[in-house]
Amino acid sequence: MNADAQRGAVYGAPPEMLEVRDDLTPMLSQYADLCEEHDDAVVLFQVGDFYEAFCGAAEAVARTCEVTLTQREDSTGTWPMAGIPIDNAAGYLERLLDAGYRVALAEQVEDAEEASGLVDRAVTQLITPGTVVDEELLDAGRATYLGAVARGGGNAETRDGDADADTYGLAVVDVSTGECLVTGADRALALEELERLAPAELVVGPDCDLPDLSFDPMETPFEPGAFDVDAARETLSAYAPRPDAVVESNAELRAVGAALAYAEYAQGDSKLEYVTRVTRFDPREFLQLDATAIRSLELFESRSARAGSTLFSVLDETACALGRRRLEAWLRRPLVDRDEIEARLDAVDALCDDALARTDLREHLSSVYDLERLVARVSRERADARDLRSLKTTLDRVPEVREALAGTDSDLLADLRDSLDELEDVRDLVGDAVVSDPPQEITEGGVIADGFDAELDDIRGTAEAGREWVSNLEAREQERTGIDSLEVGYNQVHGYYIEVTNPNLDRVPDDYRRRQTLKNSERFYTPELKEREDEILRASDRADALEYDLFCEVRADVATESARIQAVADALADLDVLRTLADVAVANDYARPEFRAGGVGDGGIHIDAGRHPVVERAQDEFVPNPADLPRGSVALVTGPNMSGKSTYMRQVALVCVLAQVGSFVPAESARLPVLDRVFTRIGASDDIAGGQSTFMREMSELTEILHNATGDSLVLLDEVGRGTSTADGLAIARAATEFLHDEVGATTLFATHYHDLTDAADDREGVFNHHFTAARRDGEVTFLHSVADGPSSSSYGVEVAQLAGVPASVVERARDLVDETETDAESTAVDGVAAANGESEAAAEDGTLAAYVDGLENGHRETENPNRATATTATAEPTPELEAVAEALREADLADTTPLAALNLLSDLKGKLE
Ligand SMILES: Nc1ncnc2c1ncn2[C@@H]1O[C@H](COP(=O)(O)OP(=O)(O)OP(=O)(O)O)[C@@H](O)[C@H]1O
Repeated sequence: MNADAQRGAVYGAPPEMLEVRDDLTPMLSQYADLCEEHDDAVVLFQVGDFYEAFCGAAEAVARTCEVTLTQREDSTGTWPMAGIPIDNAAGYLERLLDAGYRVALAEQVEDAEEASGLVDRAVTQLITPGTVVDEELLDAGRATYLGAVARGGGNAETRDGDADADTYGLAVVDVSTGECLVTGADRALALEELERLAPAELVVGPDCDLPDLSFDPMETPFEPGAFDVDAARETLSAYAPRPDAVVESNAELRAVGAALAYAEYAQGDSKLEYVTRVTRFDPREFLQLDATAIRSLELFESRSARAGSTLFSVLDETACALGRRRLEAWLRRPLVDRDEIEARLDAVDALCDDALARTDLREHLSSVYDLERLVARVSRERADARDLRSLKTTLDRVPEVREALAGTDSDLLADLRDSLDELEDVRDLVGDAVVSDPPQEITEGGVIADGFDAELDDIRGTAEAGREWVSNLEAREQERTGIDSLEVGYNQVHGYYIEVTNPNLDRVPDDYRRRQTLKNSERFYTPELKEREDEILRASDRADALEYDLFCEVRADVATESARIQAVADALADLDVLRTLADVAVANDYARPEFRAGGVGDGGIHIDAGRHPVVERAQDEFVPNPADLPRGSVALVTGPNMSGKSTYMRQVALVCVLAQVGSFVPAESARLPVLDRVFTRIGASDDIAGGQSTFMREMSELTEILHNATGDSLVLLDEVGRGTSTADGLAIARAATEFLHDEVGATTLFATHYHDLTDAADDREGVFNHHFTAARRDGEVTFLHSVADGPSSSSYGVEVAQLAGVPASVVERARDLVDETETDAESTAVDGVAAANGESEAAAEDGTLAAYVDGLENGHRETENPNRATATTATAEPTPELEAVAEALREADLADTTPLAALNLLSDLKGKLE
């Protein structure tokens, strides 16, 4: 919430008004009352064509919306005032929302002309980030959720009240479409789900203690009573006849009850008729992708130089808003049920094979309106005549969509086709009732078609006859008076008149009554003309009123079919996504992934010639790479900077995610297991807001993974341990690798610059090395971007620095330093390893990695005095044994020697000396 609002400077009745409350004008007094009643929002108060705010709120509105701050003066004082025009309020409202304000629209609920005295006003709508319904304020491609989080426990007739005290419930409502979801889990999982659904606004129940979230919802204080189990059950019962059958815990009941109660409050305390279904789901029914994974895999937001390119943007070939929102939902929640995945894949496959069906579907779906939001508007009595025609236009497409699917061969497509109710009754009703091109206003007539209502036709007939009589009047009067220039006309102020120019005034008959004098003529009426005019006006007024009533009736009739229309919207959304996935698969040469019960063979991930779906689109050439990861294996990926490690790891994960969405994948072929979760710990993510150091953040993400990964999970680790000293980092990386392999059994890809880590492959069968290659020619590096077996031998860091444009002198110096370090390392390795030998052995006995690394470190420390080493070697007489040792050392390729091999070598050498 906005800080000003929190300080109370903007919300609530202005204190300066309250001081003179009894003297305020009736209108300002009404304003102050409404502000008091709605002290959680900026009250925008309709005065004619404007929404006005006063005092502190006026200053906030003027500043935020960049409108002029004016003043209203009356006997009680001078009040700061700022207004926004009602006709284009959307843009201003958006600014207020963006600035963190909540807005209450206090509208005139009485016709100003009919009001005796002060016009009655009431707050008709609360506009907050999670409850907006205005098309202009909504993102067509994203669901806008209002969320509620609650904790279990408390009273319950059907459950043990305390048993679920640690369960968290989470519910979201999309007030613009009527979608309502509820779920429950332990705290960690519920929070993860909250991050995944990322509601724009959140009401939080008592006793819930939420950590900092990775997104930024508006947190709204709401009556704690709404979270009460009985109150929540009462609220839910209006939407589900057996509320306890919908939810599985008190926490869920509390959450969904409070979410619906708040949504009702925001919509002027009325039931949301268009919430026809409350859907409960278990987070474990979907592939779990937490906020970190969604972010680092760049599903929806790009964090790299390829600005704007995300998996969603690559896939988004949807033809309508329904499809766009559904695609997003599918990507956020890939499936884990193999049959469901296969059903989607079958459907995509069938559409891939049927180009004609795809083209037809795209064409028909592109003229489909946003049915979900339309229905919600119909239900909220906000739909105008054009909305109803849009509904009809959309329903007109339904038979064509069914037709396009007729030849396709897939169970899911057949089911969707069957669920496409053509809704002929609704279509005919709207078609018969509403003219094909109605005006925007529904109160000024011209909306209802002829022939729909006999009474209306009758009234219209009367008005028409009157108009006809008037239109013949001119000729009749010309003949009667002999004045050829006589004209009959009409204007808004005076109504019908007969106009006679001044020279002919002497021929005007006696029954003409003067109506208006102009410069060159006089205007008259006759009693009969007046009578006809009244008749026409009465008929038109009656017709307008009747039309409005008829329109409201039709709209209400349509609203009763909300659930059927929503079912059609649902099917159209699925079809648009399946069609999109097929289009993308064909256009980008994707292949159908294979799943087999329990995985294929070893149950691992096997991808031939896989590609990164986003990177491949951003550049001219992309080198495909295979992945062969048996279930539970750990692949250590080494290679120079920029060689493609991160891209590779992400592409493996994206292939798996896409496959579980039901999409084809960017690869020649893929045989995959059904994963339960994808974890990512990629890059050093900053968490300045969370107040954690980079390393701390990295470690908490690692903890999360080590605790929660299972044998069915895919884990991506990139550079774990980089945020601390090399020795600690390496130790942590190695220990984590061993734990993932030995204890968790998660399939893991671990990109690292710690070349020493690659030794982990030596003593564990399921750990193996991959590396990315680069070619070095004349000091220049070319990345081949292709993965190969085994560890990498060089890091090419200096060359990458050169590529990045680091000044030549710095590059040169760095190269010298590397050479020096390598030479030192070689000599130190000889002495140091000998010195450390005893301790390393002790470490090996101790069996811990940390002890091993400590041993090595101590070895290095003891050899820090170069003089001692030099002195020892300088005074030694070369004996044949020493010669042999020296020769063996000279031949040893240290760059390609693992610690184990080095120990073996040492032991050999020691043997020789002894
Ligand atoms: N398979 C590929 N084919 C073609 N280009 C690729 C491929 N993989 C990566 N690239 C290109 O190389 C760039 C660097 O890749 P990436 O970030 O994956 O390297 P990295 O090895 O993870 O680097 P670092 O160790 O510095 O994080 C990418 O932005 C992309 O443009």
